[in-house]
Amino acid sequence: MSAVIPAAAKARHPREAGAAPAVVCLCDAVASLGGRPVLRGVDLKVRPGEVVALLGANGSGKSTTVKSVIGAVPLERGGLELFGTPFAKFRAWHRIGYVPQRTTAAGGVPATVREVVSTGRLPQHGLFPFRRKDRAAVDRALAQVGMLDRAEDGVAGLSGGQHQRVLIARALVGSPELLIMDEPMAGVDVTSQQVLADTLRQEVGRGAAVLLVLHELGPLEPLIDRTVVLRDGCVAYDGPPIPSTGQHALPGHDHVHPHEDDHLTTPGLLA
Ligand SMILES: Nc1ncnc2c1ncn2[C@@H]1O[C@H](COP(=O)(O)OP(=O)(O)OP(=O)(O)O)[C@@H](O)[C@H]1O
Repeated sequence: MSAVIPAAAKARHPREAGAAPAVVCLCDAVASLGGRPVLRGVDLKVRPGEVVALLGANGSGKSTTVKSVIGAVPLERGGLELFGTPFAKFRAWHRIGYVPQRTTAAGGVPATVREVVSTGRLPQHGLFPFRRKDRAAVDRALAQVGMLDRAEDGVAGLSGGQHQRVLIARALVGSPELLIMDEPMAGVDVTSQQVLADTLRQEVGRGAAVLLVLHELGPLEPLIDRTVVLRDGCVAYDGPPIPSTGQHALPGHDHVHPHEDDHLTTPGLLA
């Protein structure tokens, strides 16, 4: 059983290109990790209000792509613009919320749920003391993910799904215009999946753009505008969501089979 989002929930369309600059414009991105090429010319665009799912087999470069978007992996070649600003000049990090891929190490942090979520307000208030509106934003984000009643608990005592909700609340607390989530559904139970799906629907409803790393579209499928499939550090597909893509992107499945061929960017990569 999994969370379900009614198709009617998505009563809006991504704004047309040209009305506003893309929130993410990654062009011909090349990056290496540990001396090995990982991204080999990735193009990725996310427009205002658009929900884009980044799919692909294990090791295809999905996490590296989103890390390059937030500047955590430097590009050796290619261009990156965020909200129309070249990366080197971009300072408006409060416009972006990022949920990293889950790690077990994060559970050992000796901090309360509220403290972790509060760090998401840092770009708003900097080194100044927390104001009432900052505290209200933290409460709102915690309520949104159903964790307000756990605010004073230590994160070390949370389950994996609860921990994920806290990381999502931290990303939401600044009301970002772009939400980037790396495998938010991984290892998450049905209840937390439903919370995540509902939360995402609310964020999309208020106009946020979303870039999701996923292994399958699953319950988020009704929200997705476009899928980009990576294979070996290259874009193998960029186009409308393909219902069966999720199965093909599962771990161990090292190739994809889009069933429409009019959006292929590199047809030779597809079996
Ligand atoms: N810190 C690192 N040092 C060296 N190589 C790395 C590092 N991080 C990732 N890689 C390698 O880069 C490649 C792409 O990794 P990445 O995590 O981007 O893939 P992914 O598509 O997100 O995979 P998954 O679905 O398993 O999360 C893999 O071959 C991986 O082994």
